[in-house]
Amino acid sequence: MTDLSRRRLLTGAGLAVGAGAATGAGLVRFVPPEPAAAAASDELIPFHGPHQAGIATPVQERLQFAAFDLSTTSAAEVTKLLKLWTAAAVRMTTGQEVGRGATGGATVPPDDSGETLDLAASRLTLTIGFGPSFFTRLNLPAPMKELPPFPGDRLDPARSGGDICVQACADDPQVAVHAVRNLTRMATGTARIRWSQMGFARAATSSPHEKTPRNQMGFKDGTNNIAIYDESKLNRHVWVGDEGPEWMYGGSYMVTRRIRMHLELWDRTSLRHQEDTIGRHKRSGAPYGGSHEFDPVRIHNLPPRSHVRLAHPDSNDGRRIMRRGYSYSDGTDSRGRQDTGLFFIAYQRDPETGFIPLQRQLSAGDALNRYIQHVGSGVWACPGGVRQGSFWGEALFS
Ligand SMILES: C=CC1=C(C)c2cc3[nH]c(cc4nc(cc5[nH]c(cc1n2)c(C)c5CCC(=O)O)C(CCC(=O)O)=C4C)c(C)c3C=C
Ligand SMILES: [Fe+2]
Repeated sequence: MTDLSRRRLLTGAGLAVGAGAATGAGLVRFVPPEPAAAAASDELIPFHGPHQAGIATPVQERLQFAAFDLSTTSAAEVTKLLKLWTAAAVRMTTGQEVGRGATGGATVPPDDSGETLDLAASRLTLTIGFGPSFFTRLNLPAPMKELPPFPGDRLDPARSGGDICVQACADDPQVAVHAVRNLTRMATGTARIRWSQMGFARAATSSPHEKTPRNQMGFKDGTNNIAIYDESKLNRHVWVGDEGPEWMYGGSYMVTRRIRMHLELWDRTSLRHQEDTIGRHKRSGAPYGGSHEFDPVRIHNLPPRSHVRLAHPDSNDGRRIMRRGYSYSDGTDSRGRQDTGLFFIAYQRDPETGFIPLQRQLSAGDALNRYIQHVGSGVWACPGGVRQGSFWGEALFS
């Protein structure tokens, strides 16, 4: 039973029970989902390949992100953990239970915590990255530096940095949370969570054919992004090439920023001011000077300090990053203000030519700065993809 995938459970016995459920007078009859709908939520995104899944693969609805600190300086122990994690990731991304499953033996704690037993894989992807402190701790040459400070940053160390990160994305939040929870359990004694972040309403699209979601300021976010099928832009701006190190070939550098929005202030500003701040129209998403969302951005039509003008490649020597962030909403603070914003995630070939110069320009002049504050930060080396039979980061240790 433990080897039965959740996919098979869903399309087999689970549905049969639902379909046969009789109803009494006055009760609404339970209608099982259409097979097509079940199949859609049952879609898998392959874990193995030349690049890690979760970067240039379709963007799911939900995020669970976690940063871990190692409690060891032993490369052998870390390798052991990465092997265990990879095996678990292969199972979870194909809708299977971890290890011997959620009901593997009555006298021991189950290997799998069990909360996804009747759920589909929901396009789960798991993406791993190593922070600069990972290399220091293990005495390995680091491929990148810490991010520099930027004007206006108010970074909370408890929401920043970490040795290893895991980005779990899925269409069902329970699937993403389950994945991180079970990886965390397996890490006991080798690594522990430093901070984590849940996200919803992806601020990115995979292709221009998808409807662009809106961020918490009400604007479509993710319009002008690198599309997952645009191989030439991916190779130029996202994937690490021969410049090395070798274990990063086909990998990418991830930058994460927890960006809080001062929504109470934003919500008191006029529509005109909001649109001037972004440089696009709120309802249509069209850039100033255009009438449709995907009309080209002509930077000279946009207010000089507008966010899109300053972030556009034409204002940045052609530089591009691939954005894959999510909204977050973590309740209210002690003064009753919303703790809401954007968990910004960007992938790039090199942070020194991607996020860093872009953020320098934005932090110096962006009209949006009045309404946002960067409160958490991380930079992560995400190794190339995992081959069948290999494990996350194997090339780094071999
Ligand atoms: C350093 C990079 C960026 C940060 C940090 C950032 C924060 C941030 N962005 C929005 C809202 C929008 N951003 C939009 C476009 C956009 N943003 C960046 C970079 C950063 N954003 C880029 C490279 C672009 C694309 C510019 C272009 O080429 O046209 C948009 C417009 C829609 C879109 O294209 O996605 C919005 C809206 C917020 C609210 C925010 C911090 C909270
Ligand atoms: Fe932006």
